[in-house]
Amino acid sequence: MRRRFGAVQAVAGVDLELVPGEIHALVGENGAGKSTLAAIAYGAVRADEGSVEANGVVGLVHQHFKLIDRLRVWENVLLNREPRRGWQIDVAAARERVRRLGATYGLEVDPDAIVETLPVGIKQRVELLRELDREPAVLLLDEPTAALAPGEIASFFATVQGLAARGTAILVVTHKLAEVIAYSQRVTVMRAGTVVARHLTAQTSAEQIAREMVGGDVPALATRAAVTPRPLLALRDVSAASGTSVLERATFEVGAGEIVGIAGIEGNGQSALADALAGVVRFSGDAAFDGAPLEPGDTPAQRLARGIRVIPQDRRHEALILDWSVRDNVALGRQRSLPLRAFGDAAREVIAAYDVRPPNPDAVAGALSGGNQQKVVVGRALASAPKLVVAYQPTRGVDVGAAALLQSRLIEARNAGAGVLLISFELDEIFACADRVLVIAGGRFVGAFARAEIDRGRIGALMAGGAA
Ligand SMILES: Nc1ncnc2c1ncn2[C@@H]1O[C@H](COP(=O)(O)OP(=O)(O)OP(=O)(O)O)[C@@H](O)[C@H]1O
Repeated sequence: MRRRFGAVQAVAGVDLELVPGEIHALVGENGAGKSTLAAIAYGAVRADEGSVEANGVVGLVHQHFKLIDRLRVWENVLLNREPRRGWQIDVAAARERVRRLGATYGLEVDPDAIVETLPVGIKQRVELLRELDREPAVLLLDEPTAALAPGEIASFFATVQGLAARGTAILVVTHKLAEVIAYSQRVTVMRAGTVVARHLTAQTSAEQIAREMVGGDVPALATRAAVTPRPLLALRDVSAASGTSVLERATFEVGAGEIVGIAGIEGNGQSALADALAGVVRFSGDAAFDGAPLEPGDTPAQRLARGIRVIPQDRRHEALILDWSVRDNVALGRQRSLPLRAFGDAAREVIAAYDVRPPNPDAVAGALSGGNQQKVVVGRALASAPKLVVAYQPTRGVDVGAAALLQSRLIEARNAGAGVLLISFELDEIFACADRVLVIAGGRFVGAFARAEIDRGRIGALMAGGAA
């Protein structure tokens, strides 16, 4: 199989065989060609050379959901396949079909719910149900757990294992090597459009796969310099709401020269916190930053001007303008202070420091692979000597090597005297980077741990709503 996009040979001669009843993991660096290969197998992208043979329908659950937010669950699941009575859609039969499908696969969802009101984990069930209604013989899952909480991941894979047990051939594209080891039978490793290794999962390890993906050792994290934090950000009884996310009476500080990790399960007030600091929503309560009050009604531009940089959690909707070039996206937010002729150099610096591929400032951001888009977003935030960095899931969808690079850059920003608020759903990321860990649950801060006192068990229990 081969496919080229302009100068980029995304897939360069790949053979892949999926077996009924087996979960096959496809791993590789950002931009290795995994999503392109899945899209070719599904029929959404045409191969330049090669062919696809399948013993039945092929289903694909996309990395970025393809749901129509304003429609109901049953309308999304059955779109274009609605049961009819004469010309009319038989709504009762449609509801019943979706309910039965959910019960069969352990994916219960209210068929009448409007999709945009649903949390991410449930939206993904809807995506999966839509594919399952077509009774696929082959099911392709592109980074299916990137947005799921730890509990949701286990139940998601229980469903997938059930499908495999019924004889479906399954491909999981993922960056989470622990999931590869726990749930797959076979693993294929891609690099730069080609297959570099194939294994029976039982005969390999996460460390070996990581080395094969990166083509060498995974880089070690930057060393933390001994820094005595100076006061930078202080919140006192700060409350805010953003959409369904609610933060209640947060009181904490972030010093210049420290990384404060916020540990919590998605949906526990993190979005309200990030948006309040970004100036996207107002807050109530008291906040001081860099020797002066932080006004609750500041605009994002005013926060930027004071040295606050945000790495938003959703790169496609909140961080990048997808049909603009990498160069213009890197300049975004600095367009008034940076002369037009300096845009190219600023972009080239980010591309070099963050290993953005392809290394082309004129590339359209939307055509970069997900992980490379994320490098641009993090690179932009750290490029202009920030005082405070609000990093919300900074390595979501990023390969192990690139994740280490981005985490190292955050640590270097801290060493250089920036304050970093690291909001992440990945405890390993928080433990690797943070000087202090605060636990958030139900919109409230429920625990605080110095780096030396980090206790995974207690933090996990607090995140789940347990007592300290
Ligand atoms: N529509 C497109 N136009 C131009 N280039 C593209 C297009 N789709 C993919 N590419 C390029 O093809 C290469 C492979 O991309 P692909 O999305 O398949 O990688 P991936 O392995 O899935 O990466 P990630 O893990 O970051 O999602 C990348 O260099 C990407 O920039």
